[in-house]
Amino acid sequence: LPGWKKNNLTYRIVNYTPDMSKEEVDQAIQKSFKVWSTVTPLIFTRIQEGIADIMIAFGTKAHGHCPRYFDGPLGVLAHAFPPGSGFGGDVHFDEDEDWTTGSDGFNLFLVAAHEVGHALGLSHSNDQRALMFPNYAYISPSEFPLSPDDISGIQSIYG
Ligand SMILES: CC(C)C[C@H](C(=O)NO)C(=O)N[C@@H](CC(N)=O)C(=O)NCc1cccc(N)c1
Ligand SMILES: [Zn+2]
Repeated sequence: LPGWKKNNLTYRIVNYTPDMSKEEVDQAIQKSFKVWSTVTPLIFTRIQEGIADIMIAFGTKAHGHCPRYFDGPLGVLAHAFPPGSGFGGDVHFDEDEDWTTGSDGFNLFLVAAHEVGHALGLSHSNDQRALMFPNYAYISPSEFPLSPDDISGIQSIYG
């Protein structure tokens, strides 16, 4: 599985959803990176302008110059590109979803943690307990979202 060739990665939150406060979005995104940095040598640094390795944005249907389109409410919630230049590593959230800090709508932290897994090089898992399982399942924010499958997957790329 190809991964980033460096351990220091930058991210930038390019725009925000109106569903949550700016602080709540910042917190959810920061927490989603922390999930992966606790089990790898990766270090994530937020930048406020310019081009980051991982550009994070909200959009609907055809968004920016992204080659993949969103589909309105439900269905596809978000997508992320595997490590690389240009769109590589970027994470897009479908603004036609209801983004929340709780168990209603879709929990931004949980979806972001899944998408960051893709942005680091992970594909979907067929282990139902895995964060990288294709379908969203709410878990309480006090629970650590990674399963052994997720951890062995990420450590096979960033040992
Ligand atoms: C073919 C892909 C572009 C589908 C897309 C996805 O997997 N993005 O990473 C997606 O939004 N899948 C939905 C599938 C669905 N509507 O249930 C999903 O929940 N993915 C995000 C997610 C979030 C948290 C946990 C898990 N396991 C999955
Ligand atoms: Zn996915």
